[in-house]
Amino acid sequence: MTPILLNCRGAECSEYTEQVQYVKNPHLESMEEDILYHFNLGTKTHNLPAMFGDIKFVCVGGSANRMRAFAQFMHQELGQPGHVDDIRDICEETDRYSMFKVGPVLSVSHGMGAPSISIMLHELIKLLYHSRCRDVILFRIGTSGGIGLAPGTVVITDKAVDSFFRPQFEQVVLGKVIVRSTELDEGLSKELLQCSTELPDIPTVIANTMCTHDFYEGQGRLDGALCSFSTEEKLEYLRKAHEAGVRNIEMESTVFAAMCRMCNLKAAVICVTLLNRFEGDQISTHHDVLVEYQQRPQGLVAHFIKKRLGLMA
Ligand SMILES: O=P(O)(O)O[C@H]1O[C@H](CO)[C@@H](O)[C@H]1O
Ligand SMILES: O=c1cc[nH]c(=O)[nH]1
Repeated sequence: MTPILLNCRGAECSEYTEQVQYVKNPHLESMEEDILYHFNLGTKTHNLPAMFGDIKFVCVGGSANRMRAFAQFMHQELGQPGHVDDIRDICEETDRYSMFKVGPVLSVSHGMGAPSISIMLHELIKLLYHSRCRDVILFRIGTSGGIGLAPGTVVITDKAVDSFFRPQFEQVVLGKVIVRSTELDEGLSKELLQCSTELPDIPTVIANTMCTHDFYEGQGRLDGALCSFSTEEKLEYLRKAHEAGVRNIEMESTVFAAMCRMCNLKAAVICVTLLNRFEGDQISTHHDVLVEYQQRPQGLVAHFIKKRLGLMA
């Protein structure tokens, strides 16, 4: 293991200790420079330990605007100095992802689907490694389609499963399929569930989350440009998913869980359901209600972070 700095706050640290390795790539050590291309950051152009060394919580979600709003919310919740409007997008030079830092919290967008979040996570995990961060917890805060749940219910993922209800993520590497476990941290999920009981109006469950590679046919929707199955076949599939303990469907949880697990990062997936898929496919709920639903995972994670930082009365 590479020695890293104790009490990391950038390059000024002087004590060394063994660190849990966040990266698993022997080639990295021999690289003179590492360019995190999609973030427009690099080890030669930026002092990453000084910029990010104090990060303890990373929250990721699909949309750039949601992750900006989350950063602004955390700014208020943590009583940070300065004005919320001054929180700038660290990746503003590129429009691939957005990144906002508020004290020990990093908020990053990942786009939609496994390839998009996977690229972001490679660079994010290297960012944490180059910044010499320690004891970091990652959260995916997102939206999903519910299976047999009232819309607005927050699902903390127990197992992230694929479209065959298997707790695994398959990646093709050099023409071969590599299978990785998607097991998440049980203690962290339980701690989040406990947090939900301390907040009003956040109906929350722990259940399995199905991750698909498509929003339409891949999630059994009848309303895409293509549809190759009947209403009865759709409902049969959703019933099977329900029997397998699945209560929501989204598009990033398996690769998120697999990569965090491989890289020794504690992680949780917290997604609100926007609709009950037994009742329909279209998301027709009023925009204001959807905005309030999306804030529920944010409120839960903010509460968790404040508790961990000892900021609760
Ligand atoms: O709410 P976010 O984080 O964007 O995630 C969900 O929403 C998108 C589909 O609308 C997919 O990326 C799905 O995983
Ligand atoms: O039904 C839904 C809603 C949000 N995100 C999804 O992936 N599916």
